[in-house]
Amino acid sequence: MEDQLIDVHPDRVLDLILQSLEELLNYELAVILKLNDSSHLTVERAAGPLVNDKLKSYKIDLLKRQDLAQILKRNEPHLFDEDLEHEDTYVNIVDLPDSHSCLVAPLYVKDYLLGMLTLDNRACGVFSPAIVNFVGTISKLIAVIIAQKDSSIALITRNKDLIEERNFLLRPEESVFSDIYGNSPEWQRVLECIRTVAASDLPVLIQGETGTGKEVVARKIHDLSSRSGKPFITLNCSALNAGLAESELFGHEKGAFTSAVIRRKGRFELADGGTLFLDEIADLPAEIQPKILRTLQEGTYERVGGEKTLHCDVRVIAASNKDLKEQVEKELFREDLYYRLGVFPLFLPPLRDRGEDVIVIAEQLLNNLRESEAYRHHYFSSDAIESLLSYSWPGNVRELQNVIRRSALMAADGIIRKEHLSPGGGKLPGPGRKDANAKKTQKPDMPFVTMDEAVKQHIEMALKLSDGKIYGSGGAAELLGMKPTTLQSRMKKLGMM
Ligand SMILES: Nc1ncnc2c1ncn2[C@@H]1O[C@H](COP(=O)(O)OP(=O)(O)OP(=O)(O)O)[C@@H](O)[C@H]1O
Repeated sequence: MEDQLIDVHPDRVLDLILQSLEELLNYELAVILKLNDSSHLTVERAAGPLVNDKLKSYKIDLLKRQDLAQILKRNEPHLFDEDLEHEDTYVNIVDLPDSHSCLVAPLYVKDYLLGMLTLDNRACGVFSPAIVNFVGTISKLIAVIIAQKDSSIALITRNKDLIEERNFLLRPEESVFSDIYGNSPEWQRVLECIRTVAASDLPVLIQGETGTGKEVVARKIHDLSSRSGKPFITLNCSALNAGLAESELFGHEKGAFTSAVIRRKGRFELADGGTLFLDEIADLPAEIQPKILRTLQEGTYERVGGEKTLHCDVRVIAASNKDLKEQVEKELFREDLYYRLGVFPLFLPPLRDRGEDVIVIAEQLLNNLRESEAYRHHYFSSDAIESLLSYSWPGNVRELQNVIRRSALMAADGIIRKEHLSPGGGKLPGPGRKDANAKKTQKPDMPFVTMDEAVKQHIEMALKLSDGKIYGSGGAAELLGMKPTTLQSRMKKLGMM
């Protein structure tokens, strides 16, 4: 059916029209040319004894053929005067004598120029002025068929895209979400939102505590969207000053600043056609916020040190572990940008509110480790399960991942017990256990330290344990279950750097 529409139907009709014209008008060469952009004509169909192979790939540049461009502007057929010298349409392509019969008709549908019909005969006086009107009528018919062919090709392409999109969205559920674990109703709601928003092109604002899976969810939205074949580019907005943020986002021209020795593309340019994930958006320097707003609204930007306005087609997904609304109320974040980014807000629940998901995820993570021979028969003891359930998981899934990897390593006999869940033995690391008394108000018998002070002390402890190392295995970030960049920005805020 598709082949019939593209290859047979409209082209066949065009060929039939040219055949009938040959009988009526006695041409030796009839060519239908199509306007492909505003200035180039290419051969669509050709008929008659003078047709040759060179014609098939013949292209006319109207900027160089102003004589033809003028004729096409007039929207009426033009019969060349054989006695007047003119440049032939097919010069060096078809062997035609200097004086011959030549008729050109523009192909218009309403005010849109779609192409041109040419009729030639090596003899003079073959086309009488009387047939010019007739050719004018026929050329209207040819133009309509060309327009129909274009729209049926567009329709078929769109149809193919829709079928591919539908098949992609209807992939079996397990394969779509097989790498993000959790069965709780809270998590199922998140998956439902991912499915819904992936089908649109709306900006998404993902909020949730550190390690709840904001980046994984952003990637999933991209993978399930129609942009999945295009890049997914990330930028962590924390620990970036205004200058660096601008250059990272929009790129810079060579020489824009001292270290700009070459031109560099920014994240918006790299993400063109795809998705840009802006992590820790709350930390985006205030000076850059209006620039991002403009790019989101208009799809345009300039490289640092550049004057040319560039265009981009980028879906932005932003994430924050701070309450962005609260940042707006404190005037730390622009309200207009907040509304622009948060068209579709998505809140990720902390692990402690996801019930038995802790166990589902822990089992799944251990199952992944079982692929290696060393862990093939590892399992959790019942006191370990209890411990996992009662802990409050401030570092969420990332912290759980680290705990499982560490405890599997420590459980030499394959049984992961409660004491393996922390490197020091006994309790799980980090603040807070989730037990029945946790909510009871107790009067402190010592002066209470502020939250910032407690966090600072906790980071100091991690730095001590890791010999001051932040990045990599055994580093403070790993111990705390945070990304190193997040830890650094937190330390900066607490005046520790
Ligand atoms: N539901 C989940 N299933 C499996 N793995 C998960 C899930 N959620 C998070 N993870 C894993 O936990 C780790 C942390 O996830 P991610 O980086 O997406 O969190 P985040 O919320 O962006 O963290 P941050 O706020 O620190 O940037 C990653 O290794 C990720 O693969």
